[in-house]
Amino acid sequence: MSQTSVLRSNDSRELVEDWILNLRKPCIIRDCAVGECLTKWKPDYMASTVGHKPVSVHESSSNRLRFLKKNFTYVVLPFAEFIQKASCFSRAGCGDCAGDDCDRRYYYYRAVADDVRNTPSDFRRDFPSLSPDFTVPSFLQPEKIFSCVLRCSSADLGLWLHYDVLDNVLVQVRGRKRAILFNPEDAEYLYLSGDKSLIHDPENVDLEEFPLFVKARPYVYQLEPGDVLFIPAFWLHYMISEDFSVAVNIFWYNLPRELYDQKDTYGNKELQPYFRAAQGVDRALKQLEGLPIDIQRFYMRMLRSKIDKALGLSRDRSA
Ligand SMILES: O=C(O)CCC(=O)C(=O)O
Ligand SMILES: [Fe+2]
Repeated sequence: MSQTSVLRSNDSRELVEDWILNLRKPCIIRDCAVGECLTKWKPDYMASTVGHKPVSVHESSSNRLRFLKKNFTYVVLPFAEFIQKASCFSRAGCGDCAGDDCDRRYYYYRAVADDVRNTPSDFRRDFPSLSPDFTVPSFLQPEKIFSCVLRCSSADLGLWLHYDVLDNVLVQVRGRKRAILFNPEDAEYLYLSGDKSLIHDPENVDLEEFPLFVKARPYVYQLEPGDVLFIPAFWLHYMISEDFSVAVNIFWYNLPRELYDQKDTYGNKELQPYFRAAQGVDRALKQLEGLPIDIQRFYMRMLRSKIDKALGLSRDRSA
């Protein structure tokens, strides 16, 4: 298990910026001023402040959510009812529930804008009654922010292993969370299908099905309320809410804006240069189609060695 790194908000701004801009490794930043949300955002307060605004949430009988082989459904609930359901059998929950109303289901909410097809999420706009309680960490540049996403989860719920293409800080507001991260250099051991992994739960992996996983090096971060986790773009992450959990994550552009997919409102569509490169690969393979299969495969290996060379992984056996 790799070591974790902790910075303090009273460390110099230069140190935090150096970490994010140059070192580009995950870290926890403690003691950031993030506002009164840390004391105010208890389930009852959130439910009564937001009220019955309808929200679309993930509901599952499993406590390890899977996206690729879906084991959840989307249900629309009034926000107050969702908070009651998500918190009522948690260790840090509302305490109002005698247990009889619990339907023993797990809930996860990732806020999206009303116009989700065109607009990234910003809870400061969509939940105006909660907005004054939250302060964006001071080391972030407001003009680079892409989205500011409210996330709430039942206790003991794992969210699928995936990556996003933007830099991210996750502000853990309520409850404890375990974050398991992997360096993108380990992607070849993580059985990706697009931005998500086929591995259901990186803490319980079937090594017969996923033998390369043994080579992947997890970085484990134990988050407490108030902790801010920097997740660099493309680092894979699996998140387990240990208690009823509320977080806000802030995605921002760390590269020039024109490199991103302009229609992406989630922060997980591949960068434009990759999109064009992948089309080029498809075209290249099509060019070979007129040849006998053994010669096609010969040339495919030649093409692969070009990429290996660019990666610094020479297959040159002449030595
Ligand atoms: O902590 C969570 O609920 C999920 C966080 C996440 O995937 C993100 O911030 O990108
Ligand atoms: Fe994410």
